[in-house]
Amino acid sequence: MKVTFLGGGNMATALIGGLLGKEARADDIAVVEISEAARMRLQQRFGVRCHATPDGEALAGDVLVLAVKPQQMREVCALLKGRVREQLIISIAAGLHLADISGWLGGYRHLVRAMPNTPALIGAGMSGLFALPEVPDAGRQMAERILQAAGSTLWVADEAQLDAVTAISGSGPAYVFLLIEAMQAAAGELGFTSAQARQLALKTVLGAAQLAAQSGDDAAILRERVTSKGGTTEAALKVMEARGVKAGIIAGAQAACAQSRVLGEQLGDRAQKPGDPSAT
Ligand SMILES: NC(=O)C1=CN([C@@H]2O[C@H](COP(=O)(O)OP(=O)(O)OC[C@H]3O[C@@H](n4cnc5c(N)ncnc54)[C@H](O)[C@@H]3O)[C@@H](O)[C@H]2O)C=CC1
Ligand SMILES: O=C(O)[C@@H]1CCC=N1
Repeated sequence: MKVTFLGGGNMATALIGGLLGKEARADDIAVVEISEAARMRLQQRFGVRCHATPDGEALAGDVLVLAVKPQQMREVCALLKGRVREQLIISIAAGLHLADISGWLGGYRHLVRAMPNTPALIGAGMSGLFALPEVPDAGRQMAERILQAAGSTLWVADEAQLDAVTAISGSGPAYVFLLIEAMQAAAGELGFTSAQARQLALKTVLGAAQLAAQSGDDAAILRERVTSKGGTTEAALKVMEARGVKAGIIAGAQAACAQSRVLGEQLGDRAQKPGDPSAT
């Protein structure tokens, strides 16, 4: 399977990392990337072919992955319009509706919207997927293979659910990195060196996530097992509750979901007034 990425930034890098050695070799992957520095980085890191513009060779792949920022998508679709025939196109952009992307591509309908996350780089990603009804089974399977090379997948029946996937697993690694940052900072305050703080925080997060994944019990039960009456964890959780840590995470995820919807509305054609000269 030949895969071309349009945009070779953070998320494309993570997906390429997942694909290599599983579904694809370096010469099966091409990247169209306007930044020379990014092209150099990708060539050196993965040995993939990089193009400055979407020339015919770059677009010859079986699958095109649109991996530019949502604000850059309309421009990239204009470059592809009329030049894609049978390929599967996967957009990984937050918020953007397939109806808009299809319109920008001149009515092209072999479209899948995916929401991956950066742990894809090590094959530990989590992706939500949605396909337009016109996508044949073979296309869905190709999308599944690409995202499964990067980790786990979840197909949703309604495209709008991808805004919620974005809020949980798309942005979610940042919430976990924030937790790691905070635990390292706390360890530093308690007298550990940064190397010790990193080991204590990372191994704890990793171990707790593995235990939660392998145990049949809910996270709440696992949390209770750590929390002895009158003990240290109870003291910590009381302070965290008073500071609204859990409520803050829930409200944050809701804000991420709302922002995904805002991006889709603001950048999509539905937001444009009739007669807007930038409308296509
Ligand atoms: N970073 C993340 O954790 C996730 C990002 N996404 C989505 O992935 C997409 C990309 O995000 P990032 O990789 O974080 O952004 P990024 O800014 O790191 O990468 C975008 C790349 O596209 C390039 N680019 C811009 N215009 C171009 C054009 N006309 N032709 C070719 N290349 C062009 C830029 O030079 C840049 O390297 C976004 O739509 C985002 O919503 C989805 C899931 C997670
Ligand atoms: O922050 C963003 O908009 C992108 C989408 C999910 C993760 N990063």
